[in-house]
Amino acid sequence: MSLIEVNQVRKVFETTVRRKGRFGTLTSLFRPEKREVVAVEEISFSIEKGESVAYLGPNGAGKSTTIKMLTGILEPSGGSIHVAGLLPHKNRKQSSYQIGVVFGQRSQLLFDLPVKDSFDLLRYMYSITWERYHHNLREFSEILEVGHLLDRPVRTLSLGQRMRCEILAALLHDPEILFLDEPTIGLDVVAKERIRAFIEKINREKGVTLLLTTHDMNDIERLCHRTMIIDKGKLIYDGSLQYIKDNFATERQIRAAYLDAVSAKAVAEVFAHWEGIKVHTDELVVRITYDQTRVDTSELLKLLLDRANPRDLTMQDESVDALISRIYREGMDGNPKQQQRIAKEAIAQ
Ligand SMILES: Nc1ncnc2c1ncn2[C@@H]1O[C@H](COP(=O)(O)OP(=O)(O)OP(=O)(O)O)[C@@H](O)[C@H]1O
Repeated sequence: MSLIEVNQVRKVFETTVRRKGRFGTLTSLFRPEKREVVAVEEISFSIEKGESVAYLGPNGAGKSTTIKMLTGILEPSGGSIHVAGLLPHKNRKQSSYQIGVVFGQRSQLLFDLPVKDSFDLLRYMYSITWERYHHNLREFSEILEVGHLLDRPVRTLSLGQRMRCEILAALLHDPEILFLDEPTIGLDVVAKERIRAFIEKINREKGVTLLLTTHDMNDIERLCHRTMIIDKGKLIYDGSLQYIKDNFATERQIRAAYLDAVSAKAVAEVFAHWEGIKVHTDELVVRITYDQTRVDTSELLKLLLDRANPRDLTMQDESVDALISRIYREGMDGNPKQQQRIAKEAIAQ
């Protein structure tokens, strides 16, 4: 059995709809109208020990709901979940020993007390031996550089400092699995990088299995070898980010800079009416954006160089950010030519 096994899992929330108007409010009070929200719809996947997996999806796709079910906070409406051989919602206490959880937008630290007090409380809750506790605290606080923060009340910490303490708190009891829900949200570039480096280290050196949700593509590129995409409660992709890049990144941009505006204009005119090509000129710079599946790069370059010699020439493929946003908008059929291959790969992996 895999470390995490999710089989045909659904989660349906029942919400109450408020009717409009004065009478509506009264009627809602006595005869509430119920509506079902399907947050997760029959998803299945398994994760092996030591994997680091990104769980992506647009807002409201069902990521947090999935994590809450995996951690036992929510009970699935259907299907089955096994985490480290346990049913999380039925064996919440037992399974909490195997997992650590970091919610970027919520804290497990006691706000008015010194950081160390929350760690002491966790030691007690998880029955961590003093030896192990001191060892982990020393090791993690050194790498995360939080030693000087331990006596400070949590409410006085910056977001970056607090997140480092949150991650330490989640790992004190040596969990096998770490769930991270937006661990770098709101952090500056340096703080993000510090957290990424630490997460990468515990995955590589301690073999902690990672499942993380994020809207930051740098998190995934740096940390995850596997990407799952959920949309409207359904798993639409399970495979590598590289595969998506190789098969979906159809857009490419050539930026050519010229010594004079006349040359730039002349080059722009060549491509102005080409189908599948967008041209943008900014005085000395021409940006040509095109679909690689429809336009031959070498032909395009030949024409471009024939017209005028650029001072500088760069080529850039669609960024991962732009690519994933496109998949959120258009689904996995954004590139019809590849659609069948992608689906096959997603199923086979
Ligand atoms: N307790 C709840 N009661 C009713 N509906 C809920 C509840 N929790 C989540 N939902 C709904 O379930 C769907 C999935 O929500 P979820 O929070 O899992 O999305 P998400 O992918 O984590 O989004 P985000 O990126 O914005 O955090 C949404 O439509 C949300 O409104």
